[in-house]
Amino acid sequence: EITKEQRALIKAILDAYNRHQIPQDVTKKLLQEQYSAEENFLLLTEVATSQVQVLVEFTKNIPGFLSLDREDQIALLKGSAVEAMFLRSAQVLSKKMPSGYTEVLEERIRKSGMSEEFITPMFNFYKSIGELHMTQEEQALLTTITILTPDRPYVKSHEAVERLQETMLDVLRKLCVLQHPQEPQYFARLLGRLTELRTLHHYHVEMLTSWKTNDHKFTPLLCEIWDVQ
Ligand SMILES: CC(C)c1onc(-c2c(Cl)cccc2Cl)c1COc1ccc(-c2ccc3c(C(=O)O)c[nH]c3c2)cc1
Repeated sequence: EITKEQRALIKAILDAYNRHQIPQDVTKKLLQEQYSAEENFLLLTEVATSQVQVLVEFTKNIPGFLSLDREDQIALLKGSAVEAMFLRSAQVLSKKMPSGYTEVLEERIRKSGMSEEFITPMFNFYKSIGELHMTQEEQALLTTITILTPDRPYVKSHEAVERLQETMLDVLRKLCVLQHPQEPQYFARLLGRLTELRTLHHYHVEMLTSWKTNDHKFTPLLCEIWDVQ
């Protein structure tokens, strides 16, 4: 059964997840500007930078996160940013929006100068997330669990992070049983997406390198969080 504390935890995480969004003017630009590989890359860079800022604010609201060692907080953010953004963009792309925003975002990602070998696994992932029809709580908790992955590079207090992640995994497991009673494997399927995220993370490192070789510029925030340049 979900305890009172666990309900409070779900509420805190869901509120934080919904409170921090990319500003309208950033997402609107994505709809207005013309198409070209350069323009698409620039717009995606702007959206990614804005999304990182949103992610930092969300992470600060994860109960227990701020009591972790300061350097570990940075290590967790750097280690999980790409995966959290894959999850977030997946959730956006699986929503059909009246403005045709989803199609535009997908088109700009497809035509942003990344090689075909990354496009296929990326959009397979987007499809597999869409098929899960996750609730808002599940999306927020899965993102939280991704952020609280103890085995990121340079994390010192592994156990402290593991304890926090286990608390969130326990809540998510109970929530899946409650919200998908006819699908006993649903929780396992969600965790399977986390494994797929790790693979995409490795692809992403190569994507950055190929963009760099083609002299694409990133923002200072992205350079810092992704150790680029
Ligand atoms: C530097 C650039 C070129 C880059 O490098 N790798 C990736 C990249 C790619 Cl191409 C795919 C996956 C992950 C990453 Cl980091 C990207 C672009 O990353 C993003 C990040 C985040 C969104 C994103 C999030 C939320 C929302 C949203 C809402 O919440 O309402 C509405 N519109 C959204 C858009 C899109 C693209």
